[in-house]
Amino acid sequence: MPSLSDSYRNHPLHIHHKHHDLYSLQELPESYTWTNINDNTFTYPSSNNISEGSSVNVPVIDLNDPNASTLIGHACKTWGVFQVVNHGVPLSLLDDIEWVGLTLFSLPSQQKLKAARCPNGVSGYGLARISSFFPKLMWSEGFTILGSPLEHFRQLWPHDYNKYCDIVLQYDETMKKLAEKLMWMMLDSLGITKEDLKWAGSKSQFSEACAALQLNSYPSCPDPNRAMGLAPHTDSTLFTILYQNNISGLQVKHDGSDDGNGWVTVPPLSGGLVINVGDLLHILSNGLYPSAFHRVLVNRTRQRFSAAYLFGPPANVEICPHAKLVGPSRPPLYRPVTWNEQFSHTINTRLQILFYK
Ligand SMILES: C=C1C[C@]23C[C@@]1(O)CC[C@H]2[C@@]12CCC[C@@](C)(C(=O)O1)[C@H]2[C@@H]3C(=O)O
Ligand SMILES: O=C(O)CCC(=O)C(=O)O
Ligand SMILES: [Fe+2]
Repeated sequence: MPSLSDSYRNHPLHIHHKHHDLYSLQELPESYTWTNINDNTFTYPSSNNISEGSSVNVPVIDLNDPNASTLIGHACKTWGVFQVVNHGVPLSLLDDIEWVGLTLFSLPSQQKLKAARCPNGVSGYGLARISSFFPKLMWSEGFTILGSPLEHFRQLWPHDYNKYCDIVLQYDETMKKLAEKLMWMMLDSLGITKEDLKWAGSKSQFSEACAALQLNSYPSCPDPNRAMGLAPHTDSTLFTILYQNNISGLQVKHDGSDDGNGWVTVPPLSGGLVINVGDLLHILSNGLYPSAFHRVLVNRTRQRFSAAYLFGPPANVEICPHAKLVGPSRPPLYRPVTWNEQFSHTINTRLQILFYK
């Protein structure tokens, strides 16, 4: 059965550039300068974590609310993104994963490069996978974990890799449980039941589901108005569960935004987790739940950190508009696609899902 890793073997990422230590640069190199950033398609979050003053806010949903499923459905339909509180993930675990990430990214470059992702691999240290679709580099570094982080962590911390591995494994396990709960709430809000979704498995526990953990670091930047932390994109997932530290920077495109350019900041919420609808849920819902088009901006003084749990179906299962959401007045808008295919698509092709359907 082909896996996510097999897919990358077929779609290697070749980016030839000099590795820069972003933490020591005093000036923005040309290769990181996004020239048209100052037109009115961009705004910048303040470095002090204050909300951007938009009158439209990303919904915040209490998972203990008896109406949570309906509220989630509404948020998915109107935003494609929402935050959850009372999600049951211990705050200490969020602190722990942040500690792993910050410790990892603060290692010397040479050490980090020992765990570099290979061109046809998924796991390891390096640039975001989407980098190859953009002419300029992003002001961030990432570490992707698919399966066990053991081999890479052994390279990074030869003597005490175990304590870092344990935290990652516990984080994965906890996120998987939350993902399963959210998945059923989202499907419930679409009128889809456990019996309606074959690939979820006989116990409907998503035992075959795939997930990757992406740790992201956005160092403080000498010229934030001309840099891009993570370029606008959608996630290829069913959905993503994102922990962000208390530094703002994440923005989502939203029609109702009143800042003149369509971007709304997703403000860090103590103990909150951000849920982004991904392309596969967009397809499965036959366009009812749009995937969140998002980006990350950076700031001059503070390092930002995030951990994205990217949740999807088994990599080679075909996802198509669900039969219950298709009818004479609502034809299927998308052809069947596997997760493997979807994340191999170029950003422009992915955007067709959003804008050119
Ligand atoms: C499972 C995956 C989704 C992802 C590609 C990956 O293999 C692991 C990294 C993920 C990530 C995180 C940052 C943004 C993103 C677009 C990227 O470049 O790498 C996503 C990918 C995705 O959603 O397709
Ligand atoms: O850092 C963030 O807030 C967003 C990260 C992200 O979009 C991703 O990892 O896919
Ligand atoms: Fe993303």
